[in-house]
Amino acid sequence: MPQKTIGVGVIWNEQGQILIDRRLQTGVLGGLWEFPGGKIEPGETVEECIKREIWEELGIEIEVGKHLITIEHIYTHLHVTLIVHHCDYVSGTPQPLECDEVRWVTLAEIDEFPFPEANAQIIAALRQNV
Ligand SMILES: Nc1nc2c([nH]c(=O)n2[C@H]2C[C@H](O)[C@@H](COP(=O)(O)OP(=O)(O)OP(=O)(O)O)O2)c(=O)[nH]1
Ligand SMILES: [Mg+2]
Repeated sequence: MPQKTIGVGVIWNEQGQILIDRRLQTGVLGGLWEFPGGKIEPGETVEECIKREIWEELGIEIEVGKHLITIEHIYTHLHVTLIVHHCDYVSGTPQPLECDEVRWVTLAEIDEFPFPEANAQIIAALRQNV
């Protein structure tokens, strides 16, 4: 089974909201919501990966902060390692450059959005730490 290591950002704004994006309908886990991020490239730190992915996917500047949690999850087709960091929004308007939709949501609202299975642990960690 293939394995992917993914840098993931939980991006906070000054109103205490978190940025989530909706994956394209086509492909794996299509139409589900996620925290922005992507595959760590060779020679890159996780912080560099998260900053780059968020610029590429959403066109915004962020500052990567402290580590929240690392999750190992096995889907039917894939083993993923999600390395999740808190991030602070800095500038720019989030644009759905590589996804269907982007939204700022509160932690109280987040259960209304369907996420991949692995994200339950991220959301639980957020609830414990905030
Ligand atoms: N970015 C992100 N990925 C997540 C989350 N939850 C979760 O299970 N994943 C999984 C889905 C994907 O298999 C993988 C993210 O990889 P990716 O965005 O680089 O790749 P992808 O599947 O969209 O496709 P590709 O770029 O390899 O073609 O991690 C999440 O909250 N954010
Ligand atoms: Mg991605």
